[in-house]
Amino acid sequence: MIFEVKNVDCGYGSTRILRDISLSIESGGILCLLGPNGVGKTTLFKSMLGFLKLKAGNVFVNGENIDAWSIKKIARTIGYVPQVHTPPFPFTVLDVVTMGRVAHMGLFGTPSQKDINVAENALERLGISDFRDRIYTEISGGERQMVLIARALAQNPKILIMDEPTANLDFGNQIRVLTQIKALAADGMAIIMTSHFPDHAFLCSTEVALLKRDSSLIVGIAENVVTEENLKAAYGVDIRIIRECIGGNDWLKSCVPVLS
Ligand SMILES: Nc1ncnc2c1ncn2[C@@H]1O[C@H](COP(=O)(O)OP(=O)(O)OP(=O)(O)O)[C@@H](O)[C@H]1O
Repeated sequence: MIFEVKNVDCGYGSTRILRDISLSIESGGILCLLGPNGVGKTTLFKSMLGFLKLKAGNVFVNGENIDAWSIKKIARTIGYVPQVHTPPFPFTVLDVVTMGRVAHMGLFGTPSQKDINVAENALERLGISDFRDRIYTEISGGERQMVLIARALAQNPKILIMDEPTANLDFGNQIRVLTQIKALAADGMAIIMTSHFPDHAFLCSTEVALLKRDSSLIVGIAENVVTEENLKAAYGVDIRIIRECIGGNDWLKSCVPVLS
């Protein structure tokens, strides 16, 4: 499975937010999209998923242009974890996660026992089965984030697009989610995620795309993209990359801001 974004322009109305964006990810890969607030990461995601009409370029899955695909076919193939939202109705957590099965349901759109089992397994996998019967609108932002990730797992897509999956999460849950993301990729999923923490690129990405304000994109492995120079150019602040040898040729790397 290969997911490719080729020469895409996207934006709203007559405003182009991003121009000539190209990137790709294969099964087992994790592409971490970094960039400052308002640069266009969510806009790119919505455009890749067909929620926003592309202004130029194309999106391909295994060489097939998804422009002609039905919404159901897109949803069976590509999962999306949006930034946390509050739905208008007080569904239970299990209901919200079961909604991830919609693209797999039959003509009448009623969840089967299998759909419910898949949803329960997704909650279990993330260690949040205790929330099963809680009302989604009455749990915390971080808990909702975990539920949205469970919903995407229940959807069982081949490609998973995650918009700031660790936003709102405490330190432990951030690590749990990053560990899950690595496990999903190891199972063969292709994952694209955004993060406001360049360290996450060191922790779990196979590739990084750093988006700058001028729409230019630096793509490559974390080692080459997450550098002090590139972070300064993208975020306008001084950052040191600290390296710690953890044995043999294995290094831990971390970004530390230099406050003036
Ligand atoms: N519905 C909309 N209509 C018009 N402009 C929009 C709309 N949504 C977002 N924008 C603008 O598009 C630009 C990119 O926004 P976007 O949400 O894609 O950025 P982002 O990189 O995801 O930001 P953040 O890191 O803060 O989530 C911003 O200038 C934003 O104000």
